[in-house]
Amino acid sequence: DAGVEEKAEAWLKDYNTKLAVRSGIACNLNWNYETNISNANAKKIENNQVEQAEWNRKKAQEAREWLKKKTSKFSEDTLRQFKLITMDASLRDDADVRRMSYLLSQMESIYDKGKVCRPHSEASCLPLEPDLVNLMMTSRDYDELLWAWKSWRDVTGPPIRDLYREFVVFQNKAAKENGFADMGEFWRISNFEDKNLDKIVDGLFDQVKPLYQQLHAYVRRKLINQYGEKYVSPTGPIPAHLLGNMWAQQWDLILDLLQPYPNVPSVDVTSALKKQNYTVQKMFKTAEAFFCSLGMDNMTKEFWEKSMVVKPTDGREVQCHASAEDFHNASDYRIKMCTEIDYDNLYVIHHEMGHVQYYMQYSHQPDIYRNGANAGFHEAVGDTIALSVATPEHLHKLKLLDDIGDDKELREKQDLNFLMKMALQKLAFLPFGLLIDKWRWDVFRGHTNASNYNQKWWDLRLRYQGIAPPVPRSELDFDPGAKFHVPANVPYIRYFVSFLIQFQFQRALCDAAGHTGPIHHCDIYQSTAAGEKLKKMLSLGSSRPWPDAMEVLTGQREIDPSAILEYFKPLQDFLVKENKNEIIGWEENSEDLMAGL
Ligand SMILES: CC(=O)N[C@@H](CC(=O)O)C(=O)NC[C@H](CC1(C(=O)N[C@@H](Cc2ccc(O)cc2)C(=O)O)CCCC1)C(=O)O
Ligand SMILES: [Zn+2]
Repeated sequence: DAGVEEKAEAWLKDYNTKLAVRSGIACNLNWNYETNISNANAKKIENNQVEQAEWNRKKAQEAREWLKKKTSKFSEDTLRQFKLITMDASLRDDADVRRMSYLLSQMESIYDKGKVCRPHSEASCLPLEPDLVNLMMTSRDYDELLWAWKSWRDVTGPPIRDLYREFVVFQNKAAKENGFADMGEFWRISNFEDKNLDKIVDGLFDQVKPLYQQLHAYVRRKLINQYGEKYVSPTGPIPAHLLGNMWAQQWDLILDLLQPYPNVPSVDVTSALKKQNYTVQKMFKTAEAFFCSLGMDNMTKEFWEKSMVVKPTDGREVQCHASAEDFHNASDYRIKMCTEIDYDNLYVIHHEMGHVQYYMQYSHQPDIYRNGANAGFHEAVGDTIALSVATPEHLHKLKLLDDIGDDKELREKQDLNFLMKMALQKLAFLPFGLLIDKWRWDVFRGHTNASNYNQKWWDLRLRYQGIAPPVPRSELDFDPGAKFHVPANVPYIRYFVSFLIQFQFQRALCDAAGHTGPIHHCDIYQSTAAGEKLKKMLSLGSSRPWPDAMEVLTGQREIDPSAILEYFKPLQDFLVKENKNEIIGWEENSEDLMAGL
């Protein structure tokens, strides 16, 4: 009948207006909890979630009704908005909403407040950030590293394990009440519009696996040099606590043990930051200046007023795990992080500010479209910019690195040191970025359950990462609980996707910036041409299926690992030569993996 399209558009306009207000309310309550962890603040979230769940379900049902009508009259855009609104997995019963909310806040609180105390001295109890993070990065003492690694898992594993088991029941109930097979399927559909994403990511990893195994063999050899064959087998997996990171997810923080040419002056930004008295504010302003040089936006007044960028000293318990928040009102954007003055934090600031740039670029969209084209896109924005910032060329522009001179021999060596640093951050991460949700998808499917949570976790850690626990593990432990995203219930495959597409994005932006030569030397700083191309893609939000957004930026319609492989080609040649006498790969079926190394 006449006007059905107009009525649909009016309904959507009203929906989006209300969704923006409701998103802002939810974000404020989350912010208040994360910056002042208390039961009272958790309760406020719980109460709001009860009301929000009911509204979500009602709107999803109305959207399904609209889609049953003669949709031939509806525009593509109207149909897409209704489709996205039906992607909801809210629980039906208030008591279930409350219980699931309680379980989540309890798990987060245990993780965020987690501290480990040195034996016989309750005084020095170390929180994860910055103390345990710094210990894992700086200690070269096998036993001290083991103490920190095991203690953190003792503090976060057993206490979270049973909460998580019950939490999963509610997660799957929520998915099934809304017609999804399980929560894993809902995550794949709502974050990537593709329930078969698990097949796609396996194929993508297969393309980068040979290069990862070369890096693994090289690192294993260097760790044998450092710790001896007593601790590190030349044919087996690497002990999980020796890689400079509490989860062995990135290995760049032990670069001093790993770089190809150690006595060539390397890219040590942290000491330069400290020598030049960088403040937290100056680190944020430096990141903002890069985005502005591309023609992107300044941070807003409210950003500077309301962000939490240092760990409070007034006794409040806060969630130090960095995050960016969009308050859905086109002016209030915030970053929360317990910033330290070092290179890794400078990188994180760019990552978080990348989220804020995306929020700002799509702020004109109807609220249902204020998301990344897919969840991996949102994670790739800041990282892509950081690929330019990390180059020796750019660090030299920032006066954070001395001039690298024009001695050809020296430049080659420094180039390999730089590529090794990037590989330890980006290549090393890929199997880890893949395995967290492979484990969780199987938990949601019921293939992994409370009787084998840890066995399945370490099977995946061995199979994909080639690392193993240094001490015996059992099902009384719950090692997935030691990684933020599991107790916080934040999906993770987005980072695996991001670590591939950010090189695709960088290749396209470098092309737009007129860069010639290898892309690992490309710095798009001050290229408004690159900025325009990036903004064009970002401004779409999730208004188009992600292949359309990928095409706008790169001309391609799929995730293409050739970009990361091209970036690291010089390093791959180096690694193959270095590894000529090494066994590539590791024993898969090490007898009883849980017995520890
Ligand atoms: C309201 C809300 O939830 N906002 C989202 C953003 C949004 O969705 O709008 C958000 O702020 N999420 C927090 C999360 C924080 C970090 C993270 O968790 N990183 C992963 C993976 C990784 C590891 C190394 C690396 O170089 C890059 C990524 C990890 O640390 O394992 C910690 C430091 C970096 C990013 C983030 O920013 O993604
Ligand atoms: Zn992120």
